[in-house]
Parts: sequence; structure tokens; C-alpha cells
Amino acid sequence: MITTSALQVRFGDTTALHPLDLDLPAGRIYGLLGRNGAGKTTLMSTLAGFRRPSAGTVSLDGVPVFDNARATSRICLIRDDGVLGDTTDTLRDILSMAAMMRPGFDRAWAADLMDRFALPGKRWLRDLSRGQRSAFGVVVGLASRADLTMFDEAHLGMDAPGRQLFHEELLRDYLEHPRTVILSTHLIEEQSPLFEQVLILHEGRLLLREDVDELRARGVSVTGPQQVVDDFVFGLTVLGERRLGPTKQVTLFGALDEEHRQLARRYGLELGPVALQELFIHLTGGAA
Ligand SMILES: Nc1ncnc2c1ncn2[C@@H]1O[C@H](COP(=O)(O)OP(=O)(O)OP(=O)(O)O)[C@@H](O)[C@H]1O
Repeated sequence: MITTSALQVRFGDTTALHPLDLDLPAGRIYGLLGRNGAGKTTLMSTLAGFRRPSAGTVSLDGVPVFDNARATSRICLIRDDGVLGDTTDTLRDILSMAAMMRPGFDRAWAADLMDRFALPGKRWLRDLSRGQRSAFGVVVGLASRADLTMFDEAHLGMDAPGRQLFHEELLRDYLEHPRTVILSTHLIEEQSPLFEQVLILHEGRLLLREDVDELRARGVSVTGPQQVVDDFVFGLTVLGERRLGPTKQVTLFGALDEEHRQLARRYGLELGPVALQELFIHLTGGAA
């Protein structure tokens, strides 16, 4: 269990995180969402013990993480900048260091992932492309098998097959070796199938914490002839709309009551799910 108690982080006049009390039970995959500057990186680096809180505490199973090598050896944060060691270290050197620091590091799996991401161990970190650096971060983060593993937009620059491999390997290994995983991402639709729970940070505060299925149930799409749809959605909260010839699809915020569901059936309107991304945009203030 990772716990924050009145955790606060300030940078001069900027409060990146307002006092935050959070309990994250172990053995789940959390999606950490938020607009640019919401405080995601600040939260993750403080959870990892990289940053001293301005106030409050972070603890892993009751033990404070800051300045505590034992606790931080159980935590792995892969950042979006792909910095994992000195630029003149070879990938093989970095993997050896990671294996020394992390008791659960799986060298055989790391070697297999290096092959599958086509990463040559003898190359220097500085010679990798942006996407290769991210793929290497993914290898380190996965093979570390840390009790608390965090990927902060670790997929930046990775191509679609690489991201798919990352997600498949994460899920497969997580089922065999359950651990706590936090994924911060702006690729909401792509990564949300991995999430069990979603945390949304907004302007340094926790705006929402919900199981992903509950969050999805907050929205519904309505499809049918334009005029019928317009009449049906009158007075409801509309998130967006699309038209295809005479057909219109409207996405709504808020679960439909039984009366509306019956009405939809009577008029032959089709009800369907809403993309998590649309709910996220609405909850965080719209596409201003
Ligand atoms: N070293 C720093 N010095 C001053 N302000 C900082 C520093 N790091 C972050 N901030 C500020 O703290 C706030 C939160 O930043 P943070 O990087 O945590 O956001 P984020 O949610 O990760 O954003 P993004 O999605 O753009 O990566 C922002 O207002 C940012 O400008």
C-alpha cells in the first residue's frame, strides 16, 4: 500500500500539489490522468522518493520513502525523458546496475525484451533514438518487477507495435506477478484497457478517483435520425456530436434514467459507450 498524508509540493510560488491524502492498495493498475501541468510528474517523482515533499509524507507499507534506500529499492519510476543513466553508459551497463539495485530484477526477461524491441546491449544510451530510449525505459521498468512500478509517459516516441508489445508484456507479467503499477498518459483510449482504477489530477488536486467501469458508465452515446436524437437529448448534458448523412450521434454526460432508456427503445435510438477521453475532457473543463 502506498500512502500519502497531507502531501504537498511547492516550487517557489507555484503549488504543484495541494495537500493530498491518498491510499493506493497494492496489486492494481492505476491510470493517472491530468492535463498538462496538472501535477502528475510531481506526484510520481515524490511517490518514488526522488523529491522531498514541501509538507506531508509518502510511505510504502507504512515506511517513509524519502531518503530511505530500502524503500526506494522497491520502487521504480520510468520518466518520460528516458534518462536512466549516464549518456556514455551502454545499455548492458545500465541493465546490470538496475539488476544490482532491484531485488526482483529478471535478467532473462530483460534480455528477451531487448531482443523483441531490437535494442542492442552494446550501444550507448546517448546513441538511441527517442523511441528507442523509451523502449529501453520500458524494458528496465518491466524487468525491475518493483512492488511499485510507475511509467510517466514512458511510451513517448514509441511506435504503435512497440507500444502494443509494452502493453501486452505488462499485462501478461502483471497477472503472474501482481504488483502496483501507475501509468501516467495522455493516450487515454489506448492505455485505458489496462487500468483498473483512474485517478484524475487537476491543477494539483485529485479531481476524481474511480474504477474504470464506473467512470465509463458516466457517459452514453445516442445514435439515430437527427431530429429524433435532438429531441431526445434536449435538457441533457451534451459532450459532443457527430453527423453522418441523416444520422446523428450525440455523447452525453451522466447515466440515463430508466425513463430515458425506455424512450430510446421506443424511438429506435441506439445507446452505446462513450470514449473515456471524452469524459476526461469534459471533467477537466472541456477543450478550451
Ligand atoms: N522544477 C520546477 N520548478 C518550477 N515549477 C515546476 C517544476 N516542476 C514542475 N513545476 C510546475 O508544477 C506544475 C506541475 O507540473 P508537472 O510536471 O507535475 O505536471 P504534469 O501533470 O506532469 O504535466 P505534463 O502532462 O505536461 O507532463 C506545473 O505548473 C509546472 O509548471
